[in-house]
Amino acid sequence: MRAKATQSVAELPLPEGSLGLPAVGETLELITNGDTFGASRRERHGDVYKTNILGAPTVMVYGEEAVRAVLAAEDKLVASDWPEVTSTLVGPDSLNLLTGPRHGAVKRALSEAFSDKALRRHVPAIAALVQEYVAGWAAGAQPTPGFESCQLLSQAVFDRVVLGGAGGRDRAAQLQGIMAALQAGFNTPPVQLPFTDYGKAVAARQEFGALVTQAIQRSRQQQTTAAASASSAAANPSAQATFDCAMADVVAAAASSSTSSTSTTTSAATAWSQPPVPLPDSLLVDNAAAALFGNASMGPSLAKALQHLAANAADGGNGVMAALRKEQQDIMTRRGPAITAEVLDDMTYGGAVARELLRITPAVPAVFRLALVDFELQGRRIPKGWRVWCHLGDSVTRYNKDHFRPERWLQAPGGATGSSNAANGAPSAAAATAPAAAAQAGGCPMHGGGSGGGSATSAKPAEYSLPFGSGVRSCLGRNLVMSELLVALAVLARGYEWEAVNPEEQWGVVPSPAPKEGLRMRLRPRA
Ligand code: HEM
Repeated sequence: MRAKATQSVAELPLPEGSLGLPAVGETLELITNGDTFGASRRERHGDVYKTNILGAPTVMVYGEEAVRAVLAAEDKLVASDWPEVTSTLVGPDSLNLLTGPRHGAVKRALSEAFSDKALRRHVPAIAALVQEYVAGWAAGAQPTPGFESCQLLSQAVFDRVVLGGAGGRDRAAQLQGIMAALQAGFNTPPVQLPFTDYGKAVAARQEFGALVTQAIQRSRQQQTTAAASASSAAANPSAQATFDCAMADVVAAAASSSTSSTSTTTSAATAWSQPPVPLPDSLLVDNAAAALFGNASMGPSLAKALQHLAANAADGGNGVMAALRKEQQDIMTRRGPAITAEVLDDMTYGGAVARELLRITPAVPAVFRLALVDFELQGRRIPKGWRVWCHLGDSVTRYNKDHFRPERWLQAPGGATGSSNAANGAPSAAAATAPAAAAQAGGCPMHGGGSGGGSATSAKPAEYSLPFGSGVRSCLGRNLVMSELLVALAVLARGYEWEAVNPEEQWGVVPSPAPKEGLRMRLRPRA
């Protein structure tokens, strides 16, 4: 099935569903029943239905095939749909707002710094931070606020890997504060005064811009120093890279793209930026802000690890924690105690756990598009100007009623890891190599038949999970996400045990997925 615009589209019926009351539509129901709003309507109307929320007629889309079809039609039938304030609070040159060939060229230029290959060298630094933070949680007063702690940890890793900072607690708290102010700025009238939420968000964006500018300047200084000492570097290896982060890679690519028409350099950066696209500092700052927004999903994903591993730790449970520990023990026997990229490669079971963490209670339940023209989807007309919400997994209709079962990824043909633990998302090597059974079941390598399990040949409908989206706008940070999750799993499984204060704690969905009581945990080192 493909989403298509045809001459006969005008004759097609609109999707089923209700536009609700005049003006407010069904917004109040979304706010009051956010956890079940989508599930009840999908049950009644199927995978494509209409509603009217947040001031606009909207089509809700579920199912891997339909979601992929819509997202594959980016810039043709649909366009990314962001509020106007995005330009100020993220940036006019952020990937979120760029479209068409320019979006593609900028994304290509930035992608290398976030590739699996580039991130591998940061794994020991990520591991050091995760070890330091988790040890701090265990040593501190109990219970520890799990959700907040995971958010801070994710900011520390962002600081270290993306901006080249030390990932200290003050910096993590600063980034978390900036992020909270920015998010608040999206949910408020854009009145820019010092005491309004919007005014504070604009100030937070400026504060973040200053941090990124410092990182850019350090990257340049480093390049200059490295160039000056190039001749002595071989004799003195300590003169080589000290400021090592994604931003430094991007700054190198920017320098290379601005000189590539005249330069004969054969640096790796030149290869990344073909065709060359200008990467001015303002664009780098805007996209660091886009990355900071993306990173806001990382804390919740780490928090899910704390919650689901605690729930599955007890003897007689489904053995997730025991299997993780056994895998870590085997890896340590072979490779020793250090956590490196090779260790992450070896985490077949850990990879399945990471995928399951991304599947269950997705941190990004849906992505938003605007219909550019009238088009057809599953025999229905999607009118021009309507919003289109593409849901990123069946699990979005099962919040708090799902089952954590990493084994579903091991049962999937091709195993849990696909290509080096890269989670399924955009059309990817893992998805492309999934066998025919997977393709028939929806193309998703996770098709164990829903929450209860089943097998590749199960007659139950396939379940889909696209945590990183699909198509040209799929997540830039997916490799960082997978590395961070795997490192966290390794650190936790090797050295800690913990339990939730409220093992039944639920997650809320609106305005964004978060545990309702902050996920308090009692955590201690393993004997
Ligand atoms: C668990 C964590 C994360 C999840 C679930 C997630 C999910 C997503 C999804 C679903 C999209 C697609 C948005 C769309 O189609 O409109 C996306 C885009 C994006 N993500 Fe992530 N993300 C995560 C972490 C990160 C991190 C850590 C970074 C940065 C280092 C990042 C940077 C981005 C950027 C820049 C985009 C925009 C890409 C574009 O428009 O081309 N994300 N992410």
